Amino acid sequence: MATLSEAYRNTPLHPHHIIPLDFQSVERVPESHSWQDDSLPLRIQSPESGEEASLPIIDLGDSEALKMVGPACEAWGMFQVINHGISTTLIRDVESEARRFFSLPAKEKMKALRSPGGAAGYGVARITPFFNKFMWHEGFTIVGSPMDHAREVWPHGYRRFCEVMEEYQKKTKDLSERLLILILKSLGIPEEHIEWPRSAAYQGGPAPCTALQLNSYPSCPDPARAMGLAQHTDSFLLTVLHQVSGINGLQVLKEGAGWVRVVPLEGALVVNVGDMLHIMSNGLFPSVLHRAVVDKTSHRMSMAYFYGPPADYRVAPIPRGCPSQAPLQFRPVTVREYIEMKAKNLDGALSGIRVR
Ligand SMILES: O=C(O)CCC(=O)C(=O)O
Ligand SMILES: [Fe+2]
Repeated sequence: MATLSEAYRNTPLHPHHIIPLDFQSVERVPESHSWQDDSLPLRIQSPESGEEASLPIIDLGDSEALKMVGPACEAWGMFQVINHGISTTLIRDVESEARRFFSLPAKEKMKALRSPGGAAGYGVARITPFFNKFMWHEGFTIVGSPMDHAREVWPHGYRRFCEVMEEYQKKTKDLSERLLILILKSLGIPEEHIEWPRSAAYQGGPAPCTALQLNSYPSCPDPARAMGLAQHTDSFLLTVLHQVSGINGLQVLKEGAGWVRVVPLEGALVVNVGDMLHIMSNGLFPSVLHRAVVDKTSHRMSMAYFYGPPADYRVAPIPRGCPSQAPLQFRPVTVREYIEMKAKNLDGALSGIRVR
C-alpha cells in the first residue's frame, strides 16, 4: 500500500492525535477521555447490555453461501463467516503476538509510534481528530511487513511477530478475495469484472490496498463514560474482523433498533461492507455504522483487516449490479482520492461523491 501511504502523507496528524494514553498508569477516566458530558446522540451502552444482533452466519463450505451473501449484505452490511479457511492456530498466534505488544510498558510501545504522515505503526485511532474526546483505545497498524517497527521494539525478538502478522495477512487477503467474488456474483457481476486480484497474482499488476489493524481496548474503570472506538464506517471494500473470544464490544447501528451487540461467535469472523462496496453496489449494500465499547475488567482486542482495490482504481457503481437500471448514485472516485477525502472529512466523504 505504498501509494496509499501518500494519501496519509498529504493529511499529516498532530502528535497529540497519535500518542495513546498510558492506560496502565491511570486509575480513573480523565476528562480528556470522558464522553459523558457530550450530548451524545446515542448513549454508550455497556458491552453486556442491549439487544444482540442476529447477524446472518454464512458457511463458506455450503453451496448455499452464494444465495445468502447478497441478502446479508443488503439487510445488515455485515455477516459472520464460518469455514473460512483460516486456522484457529494462526488466529491464536495473532492474538498472542498482539497481546505481547500491547502488554509492553508505554515507553516500549512508543518505539513503534506512527509518524505524523505515516500509515503504519502504533497510535490512537485515525478517526480521533474528528471527535472532541479521546477514545479508550490503542492500535497498531500493519501495512505489509511490520518489520521496521517491530525491530525497534524487539531488536532480537521481532521475527515471530512479523512472521505471524504476514501469514495472517496472506490468508485474510485470500479470504477477502473469495468473499468479494462471491458478493459481486450475488450482484450478477462476473468475476472477470475485477481484474486486480488476478493481475497482482499473475502479472505483477497493481496490488490491492490492504492493512491489518490490531485494536486494543484496555479494561476501563468507568466503561459508561468511555468510548472504545467511536462510530464510523470502514472506507475500503470489505473488512474481515476477528474479535478475541469471550469479550463483547462491537456494536452496529441497526435502523429502528439503535446500537446492537455483535457477540463474538467462536471460530467465526465478522465481515462488513465498507464505503467502496457501498459505492460499487450503487448504495444497495449499506456500509454499516459501527463502534466498540469497553469493559470494566477485560482487556479486549480485535484485528481488522481492510481490503480495497489498488490505489489508482476508479471505484464507481457497477451498472449491472444496480437493480433494474437504477440511476447511478455516485460519481467515480479513485481509491487514493477517496481516502484523502475521508481523512479530511469523516462523515462527508460519501456525500461528497453522491450525485443524487
Ligand atoms: O474492535 C472492534 O470490534 C471494531 C474495530 C473496527 O471497527 C475497526 O478497526 O475499524
Ligand atoms: Fe471499523
